[in-house]
Amino acid sequence: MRIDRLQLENFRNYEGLDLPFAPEINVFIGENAQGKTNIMEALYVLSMAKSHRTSNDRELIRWDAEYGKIKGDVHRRHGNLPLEITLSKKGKKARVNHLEQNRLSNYIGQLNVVMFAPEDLHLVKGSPQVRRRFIDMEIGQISPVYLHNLLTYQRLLKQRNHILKQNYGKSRVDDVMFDVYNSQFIEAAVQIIRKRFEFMALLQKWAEPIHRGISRGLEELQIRYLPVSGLDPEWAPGEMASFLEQKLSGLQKRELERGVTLAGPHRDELQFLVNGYDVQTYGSQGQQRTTALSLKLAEIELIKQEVGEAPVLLLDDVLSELDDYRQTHLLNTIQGTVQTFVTTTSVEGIQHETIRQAKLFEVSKGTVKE
Ligand SMILES: Nc1ncnc2c1ncn2[C@@H]1O[C@H](COP(=O)(O)OP(=O)(O)OP(=O)(O)O)[C@@H](O)[C@H]1O
Repeated sequence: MRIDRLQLENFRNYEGLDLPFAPEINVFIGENAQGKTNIMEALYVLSMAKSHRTSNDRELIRWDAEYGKIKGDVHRRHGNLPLEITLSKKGKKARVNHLEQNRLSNYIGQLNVVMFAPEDLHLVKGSPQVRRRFIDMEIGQISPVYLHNLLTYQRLLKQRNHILKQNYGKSRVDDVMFDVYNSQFIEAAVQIIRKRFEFMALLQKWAEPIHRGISRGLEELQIRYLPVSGLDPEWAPGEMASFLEQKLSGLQKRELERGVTLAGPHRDELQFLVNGYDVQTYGSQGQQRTTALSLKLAEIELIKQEVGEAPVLLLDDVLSELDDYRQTHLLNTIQGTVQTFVTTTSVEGIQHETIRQAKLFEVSKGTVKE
């Protein structure tokens, strides 16, 4: 798939913008704080209906404007697909083929993007929250059902926590609604955990040979998904549910002391092992970078496989962060097969022929010149 054209209205520092893109590589060059990342963010929002760097949609609307709009002409194998996101103080609207979608989970997945930004280099070393967000965003774009389950889970988690707080100081929860929420919570949790196991196994399948290639055959990458400890991926849904129920019942006293739910997918972890050692603890900076790069390249392959078309790749300020060897590996992999958007302050540090053949855009103070 590819994006042929992007139009922005009152998005971040763009009052108006209309850009035709090349089907292969598009490079945005400019000084700091001119609006390069804002374009990548607009492409990301067009795909995921939310930003990769803020959960507050209002920040996306140009200062002093009432609303902001992103329109994209997306080309998929079966034809053209106009997408549109409108952001306003009242909320956001998403349109596919000019038709408003009543659920965002129906919108997400029309355009698949893989974003690689400097913060992804912290995927290995950063907080568990960063890794959970990674899992959710990536599964979400290929599975609307997962997104739907995730929203249900988050709502039930809030309700469950609310009751725990109301019963603070007691030894058992004294509220009939708690049992209702609790069993729905467990059901949603099991669905999420099962999908995460399935996705991580696929990601591992793609990432392992890619990582071996980037490390010149020296490193073997393993990805481990760690849900509630003791839970076995081979169990049937019913077994997982009884296990979680027991676990939560054992934790209830502590949950009541703290007013929060202490087990479930909101506390899951991901672990990366290189040659059997935890990269987070023992990996060098280079190994952590290679791991992050392998994961991103694996995502491209996984989406190709699951969706049947290559996603669009967004490389925000990240090429110059990679050494020549990793740059070349990345650019060789995508060459001619994946439409790619790159931002950089200068093309000097980028060695590859692919970049030299790209369509170049100069970004300065919220204007873009081809
Ligand atoms: N809602 C908004 N309305 C108007 N301007 C905004 C808004 N949000 C951010 N900006 C402006 O956008 C600019 C930042 O743009 P962006 O993050 O795209 O920078 P960049 O070109 O990627 O720079 P860097 O190379 O430093 O990452 C800043 O000047 C900021 O003031």
